[in-house]
Amino acid sequence: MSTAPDVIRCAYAEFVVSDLRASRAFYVDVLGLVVTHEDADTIHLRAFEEYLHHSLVLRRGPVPALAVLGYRVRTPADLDLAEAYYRELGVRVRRREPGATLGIGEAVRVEDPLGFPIEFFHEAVHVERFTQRYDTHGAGAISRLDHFNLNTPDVPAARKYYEGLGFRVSEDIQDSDGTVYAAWMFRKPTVHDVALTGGDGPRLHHIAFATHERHQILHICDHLGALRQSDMIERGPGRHGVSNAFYLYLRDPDGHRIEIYTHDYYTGDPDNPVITWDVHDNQRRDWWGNAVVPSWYTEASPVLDLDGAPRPLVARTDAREMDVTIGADGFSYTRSTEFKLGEQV
Ligand SMILES: O=S(=O)(O)c1ccc(O)c(O)c1
Ligand SMILES: [Fe+2]
Repeated sequence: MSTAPDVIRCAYAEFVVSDLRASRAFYVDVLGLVVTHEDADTIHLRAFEEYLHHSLVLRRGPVPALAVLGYRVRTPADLDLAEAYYRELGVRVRRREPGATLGIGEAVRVEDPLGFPIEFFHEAVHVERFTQRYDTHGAGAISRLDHFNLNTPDVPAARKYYEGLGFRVSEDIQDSDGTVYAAWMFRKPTVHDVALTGGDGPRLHHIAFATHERHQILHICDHLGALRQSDMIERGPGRHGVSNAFYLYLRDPDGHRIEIYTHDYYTGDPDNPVITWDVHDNQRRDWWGNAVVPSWYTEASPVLDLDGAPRPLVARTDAREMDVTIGADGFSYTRSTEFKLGEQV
C-alpha cells in the first residue's frame, strides 16, 4: 500500500436537513453552537474552542442524511498521499478546489471502503475562537467536536481499514467467541475520533460534541424540558463504561443523533493499554447499569455517495448486540458470576 495521509483528528460533519429553521433552533438556540456563516441553504457552525471555519454544516435538502465527514490532515502534501492511497484502494476519489467546501481549502473527497463519504483537508479559514468569550457561553457551553460513530457490518474489517490510516484502538466490546461488537479508535490523544458500531451500514450512528463539565450536559436536559422538547432526549444522561465520559444522546429535528460528552481520558502514550469489555457486562455502555434504549441500537442516519445519492445498506451477519443483550440490562451481569435476566423487547 502507498503511504496513508497523516490524519490529525476528526474535524467536521455535513448533515442534510429538511427544515433549516427547525435545525437552527436546535443547534444554535438550544446547543448554543456559534454561527460562522449562514445563507438560504446552509448554516456553518462551530463550538466555542474551535477556530477553524466550522465543525458542522447543515444543508437544506429533501432526504435527511450524512453528506460528508471531514478529517484534518497534517500538511497540504497529505492531500496527494490521500489521493494516491484511495485510488490504490480502488474507490471513487474527487479532488476539490479551495472553497468547494466553504471555509475549507483544497480537499480530497472519497467514498471510503466502508461506504462513507470522507473529506481530507488541511487549509481552512481561521475565525474567532470563543474559548474565553464567557459573555456568549450559555450554561450548556459546548467546547468542541469530539468524534464520529459509524454503523458498519464488519467491525474487524473496519478496524483494519482504520489501522491502515494509523488509528489505534483504545477500547472494544467482544464476547467469549471473539465476536467484536464495537471498537473505539483514535488519532488525537483521546478515546476516539471514530467509533465502529456493529450494525447494518454504512450509516452514521452519531457525532459527538464535548463539554468540560457534567452540569453543562444537565443544563441542556433542563433547557429541553423547559421547551417541552424532552422528546429530543433519546438516551441518558449517564456515565459511559467505555470511555468513562458523562453522556447525553439527543435526536435533532431530522433524527440525526448528537451526543454531548464530557471529556474522556488521555490515550497519547505508545503503550496506552486497550480495554476490552465483555458484551454481557451491563456496565459497559452505562457504568450505572442503566439499559440502552432499543432505538439507540436500531436507528441511524443514511449516508450519501459522492453524487448525493443515499448508499444502499450491507446487513451485519455477525451476532447483533441487541440480540445478545438489550443495552445494559438483558442477559447481562453486574458481577461476572451472577447473570440476571433483563427485560427483552
Ligand atoms: O455506550 S458506550 O459506553 O459503549 C459509549 C462510549 C463512548 C461513546 O462515545 C459512545 O457513543 C458510547
Ligand atoms: Fe459517542
